[in-house]
Amino acid sequence: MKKGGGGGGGGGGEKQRAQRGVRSDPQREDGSATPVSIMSLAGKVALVTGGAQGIGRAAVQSLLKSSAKVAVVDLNKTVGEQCQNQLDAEFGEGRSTFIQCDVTHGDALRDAFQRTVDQFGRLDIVINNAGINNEKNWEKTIQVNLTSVIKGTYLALEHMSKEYGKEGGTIINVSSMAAFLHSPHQPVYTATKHGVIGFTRAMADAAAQDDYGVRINVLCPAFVDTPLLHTVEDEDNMGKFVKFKDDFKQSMNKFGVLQPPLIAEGMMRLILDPSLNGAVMKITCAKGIHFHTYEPMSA
Ligand SMILES: NC(=O)C1=CN([C@@H]2O[C@H](COP(=O)(O)OP(=O)(O)OC[C@H]3O[C@@H](n4cnc5c(N)ncnc54)[C@H](O)[C@@H]3O)[C@@H](O)[C@H]2O)C=CC1
Ligand SMILES: CC/C=C\C[C@H](O)/C=C/C=C\C=C\C=C\C(=O)[C@@H](O)C/C=C\CCC(=O)O
Repeated sequence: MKKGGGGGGGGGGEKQRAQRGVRSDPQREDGSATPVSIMSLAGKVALVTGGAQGIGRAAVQSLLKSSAKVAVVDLNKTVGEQCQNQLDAEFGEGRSTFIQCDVTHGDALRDAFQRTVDQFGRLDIVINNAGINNEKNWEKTIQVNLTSVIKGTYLALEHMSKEYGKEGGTIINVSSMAAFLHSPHQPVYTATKHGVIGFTRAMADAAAQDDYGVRINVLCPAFVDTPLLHTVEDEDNMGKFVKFKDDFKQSMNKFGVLQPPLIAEGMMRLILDPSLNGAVMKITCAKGIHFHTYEPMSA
């Protein structure tokens, strides 16, 4: 399996940014800009769903390295507690907290947000990352990958938006390159990832027009080397679509497999670049971190 994952890529020209609903990059008088990789999140608090492993875990690591405090919200108690122990050892106790929560349980998710604010005093960054790949229990896939992203976005706004008297913040919703390159083996997963893009772009427009003070962006990784990726082999996950697993594996070999830290780098760029709202970030082996541009709406 080809590994890859170049970095690089940026926001394109002014016209492209306009198409993406993105304001021009803020720059100093001399045209320089602070590299996002060294900007600090000291004093900021983040909440990451599905943060105990995979892409979410990499995002948690990057957030803590940037001096943020982080709530790791995850269904998996065992992995979550292991994650907490590792984070305490690396970053010191009190910098992060594991909250076991099934994001499909609305009251539990609301409680996880409140516990985060109660413990750390504020909320500035929310990454709706938790996701599954199950074409057998496809209703569950919709609940986790789309419904809970919508719920997580609305809960984030309750704690960050000026419409609720809060101080602002930023939200990242996690989609997938499956929304740009569909294939027969995961039709409902693909539908949820399309939905995350549409919902996020619409919410970003609402946030801008109604001055929420919150930037909302979507991230579309290609194949990433995590446990989720290997579920395509399982009939328990794929049902009758498991017959297409070889097509999927051919795509993986053709397009390459990314590593979670590069996805976390893309997330940090979305968090730290104040010009980005409504952006659709794509991360692939071929082009690294880059943005999707949409043709202007025509009558
Ligand atoms: N791995 C890949 O190739 C790609 C993944 N993505 C997306 O990235 C996100 C993260 O995926 P991975 O890190 O690869 O998966 P993963 O399976 O490694 O990690 C997902 C985490 O979410 C948690 N989770 C699952 N259901 C949950 C629920 N109901 N409530 C709370 N937590 C729950 C799991 O316990 C796990 O810790 C997902 O939205 C996925 O669709 C997007 C593109 C590519
Ligand atoms: C069980 C699997 C779970 C997650 C895997 C992931 O969510 C699905 C990814 C599906 C497709 C990935 C496509 C990757 C495409 C590329 O790497 C591009 O470089 C080339 C392909 C098309 C470009 C189209 C575009 O950029 O609009």
